Amino acid sequence: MNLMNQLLKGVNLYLVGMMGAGKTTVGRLLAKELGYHFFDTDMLIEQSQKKSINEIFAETGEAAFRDIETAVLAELSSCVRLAIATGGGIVLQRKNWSYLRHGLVVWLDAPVEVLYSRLQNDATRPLLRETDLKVKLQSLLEQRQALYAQADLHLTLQPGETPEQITARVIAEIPTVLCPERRPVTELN
Ligand SMILES: Nc1ncnc2c1ncn2[C@@H]1O[C@H](COP(=O)(O)OP(=O)(O)OP(=O)(O)O)[C@@H](O)[C@H]1O
Ligand SMILES: O=C(O)C1=C[C@@H](O)[C@@H](O)[C@H](O)C1
Ligand SMILES: [Mg+2]
Repeated sequence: MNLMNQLLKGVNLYLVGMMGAGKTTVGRLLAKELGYHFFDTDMLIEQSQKKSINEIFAETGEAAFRDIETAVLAELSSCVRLAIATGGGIVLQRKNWSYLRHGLVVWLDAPVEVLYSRLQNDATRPLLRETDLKVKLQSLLEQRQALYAQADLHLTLQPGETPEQITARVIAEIPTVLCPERRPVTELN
């Protein structure tokens, strides 16, 4: 067992952030690096419902989607040694935080310009079916920023930073939130 695994003790990693931030891409790499299993809440929802996220939104609405998302998160949280890419809206439900808090929450914070360039030709995200994609992304980020900021780790992504570099940065920053001696004294009791 390497040092990082000894430190993590099987604690799950939850990646949060806006659509297109790279949660799925980086989550897979993190799992590989740490010898963890990778799961993606969006993919599990699609598999369990046998429908695409677009179909779930269209047929049952966003509220029903959010309930399924919470149920999937609850199941995952009962396991260990997982790297989990969450849906962009997972932070919206207060209840979800009781599950996210079982693990370490990492916010991948990419600039709106970067999100825009990645998502402009993507039709799989129902909340982005707006005429002005950049304005929609900006407004979603403004609504959610304070919630994403509740993460244990905040990574401000640089344009051009590769998934491998981001993964290495997440791993390098894990000790800053897991080692008691690195936490401010006020948090120790
Ligand atoms: N660091 C990166 N550099 C370049 N392209 C990236 C990077 N990270 C992700 N991508 C690309 O951006 C797109 C979106 O990435 P990804 O699906 O991982 O985002 P996500 O955060 O999981 O989005 P969602 O919340 O919608 O599931 C993909 O096409 C992916 O290949
Ligand atoms: O940001 C959001 O609210 C969403 C992000 C995606 O990952 C999916 O979970 C779905 O399209 C909703
Ligand atoms: Mg994803």
